[in-house]
Amino acid sequence: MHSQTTTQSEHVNTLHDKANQYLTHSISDYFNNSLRFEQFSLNACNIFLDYSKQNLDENVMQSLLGWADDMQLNTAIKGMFGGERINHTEDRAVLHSILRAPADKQKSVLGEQVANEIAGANQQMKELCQKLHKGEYLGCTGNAITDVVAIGIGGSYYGAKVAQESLKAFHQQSVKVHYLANIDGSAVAEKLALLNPETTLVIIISKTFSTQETLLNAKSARSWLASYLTNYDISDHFVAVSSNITKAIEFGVKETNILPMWDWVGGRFSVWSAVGLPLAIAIGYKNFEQMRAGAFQMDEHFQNAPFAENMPVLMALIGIWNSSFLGYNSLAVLPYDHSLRAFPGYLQQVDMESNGKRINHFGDEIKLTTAPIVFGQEGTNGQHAFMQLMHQSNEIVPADFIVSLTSNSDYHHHHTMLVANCFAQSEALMVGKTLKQAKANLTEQGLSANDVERLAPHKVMPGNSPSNTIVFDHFTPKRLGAFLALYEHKIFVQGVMWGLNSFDQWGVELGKELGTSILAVMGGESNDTLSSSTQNLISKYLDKRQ
Ligand SMILES: O=P(O)(O)OC[C@H]1O[C@](O)(CO)[C@@H](O)[C@@H]1O
Repeated sequence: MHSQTTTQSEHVNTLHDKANQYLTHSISDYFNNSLRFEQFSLNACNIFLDYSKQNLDENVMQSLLGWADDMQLNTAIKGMFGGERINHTEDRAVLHSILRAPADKQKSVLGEQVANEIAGANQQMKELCQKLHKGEYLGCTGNAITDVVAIGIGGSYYGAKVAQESLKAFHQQSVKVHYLANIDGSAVAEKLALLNPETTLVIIISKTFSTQETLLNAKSARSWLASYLTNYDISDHFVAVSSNITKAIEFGVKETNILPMWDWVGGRFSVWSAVGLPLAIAIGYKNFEQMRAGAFQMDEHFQNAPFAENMPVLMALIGIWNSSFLGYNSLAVLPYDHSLRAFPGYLQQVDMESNGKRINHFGDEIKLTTAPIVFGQEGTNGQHAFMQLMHQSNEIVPADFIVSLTSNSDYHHHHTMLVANCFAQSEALMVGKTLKQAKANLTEQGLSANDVERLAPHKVMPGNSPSNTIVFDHFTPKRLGAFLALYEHKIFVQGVMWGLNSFDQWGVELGKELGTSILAVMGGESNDTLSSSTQNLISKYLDKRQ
């Protein structure tokens, strides 16, 4: 399916030529066209995207869309949804989206047997949720489970965590769901101190059941349970979600308490599978299904809308224009919504673990800058931190402003101020402030001519920073599903355009391997392949180890 490399398209050369010219183009000037906002915005699945503050016009869009055709984006989309093994370095299909599709679609793509497995896993999730909510899931001392600790990391954690925070209004009161991802013992101690072992259920989520952090956290949770519940069979306090059933059983999880995962669901896209179990417990299985339905709606839009009106495709092309052509290598993700505060972290994994690569499908170096460095924080906190750099450094940082039009709280006047700040930031980043304006402001404030000259350069803001504004009414499970799928598909399209495999993560794997070797050295093994820096740091640690 990989017929050509990124740079073989003539549109790429055209885009490079255009970039030089657009770099000095004022974004504000696009608004001389009174229809700019109407022409550069769109609605899909109850999500509104305003991209009129991007540094591009119809001309650039046409070249980007032409390049998408050259890269056979349409075929690639069909390939992913049709179950082709597009993750070719691991020889796997990429089918997280099928988990949110109707059963007949699941059957036609995966066959009857796997479709039945999916239905079985859903049923298992549903029953577990209901049992917990009704207070019918009992711990070994006969008390009903009141707290769930989900232990997992990366994709086996972030999706559920971010969605749970976003959907606070839908939380079920009967069971509290907590998460444990970090390997740091302080995180474990903090979490377990809140819980009563008699009424706690531990859900171990690990596709491989071999991730160091998850296994160590799970073992510590098991010791904690065992130390309190001596003389009891604690196996009912464990549920696992994994594709490695053998290892989960070896750990001590009953086979009937294991929910499956499949190799065609990548970790960072796995919230739609049983990995979403803690989320389903937190918001109720019906709401979890609604979230899948929202994602399915976005899947349909993505597969059917013409590219010029296709939200994930447009967001992907805009991002590529910014990073690969204009040379803006970062992306600030700025949710002006407290419930989305974990979203920048989640997106860091989904985006950077997917497209943070430089080798194309043919094993050659990609001649374009690929994934941006994604960072961000909820507004307005970010304004009092890194946004100074966005206004006045010599970096241009494109941004995605994400804002809910309605408030999640009764403090409506807070919400008005929050939204005003969001709109003010995107405007200020685009418009900036010239030296002339800075001087005029200072003169108006009554400063002496000398002080005006001295201070004015410090008040100049170059402006011309591009941004998207993504707007929605407050989150429902359905809308959140569509929103998460929007970013998933954006990232997929970017991978196709750059000609890379978005679905492996060999860089992360190297870290895991070295982590294991260094742990062995700390346990007494010798390893002369390590640098003297690392050897000495290990010695320093061993000298202090308690
Ligand atoms: O579910 P597992 O196998 O524990 O892996 C956890 C995470 O580790 C990674 O492999 C690397 O971060 C992710 O892709 C995955 O989500």
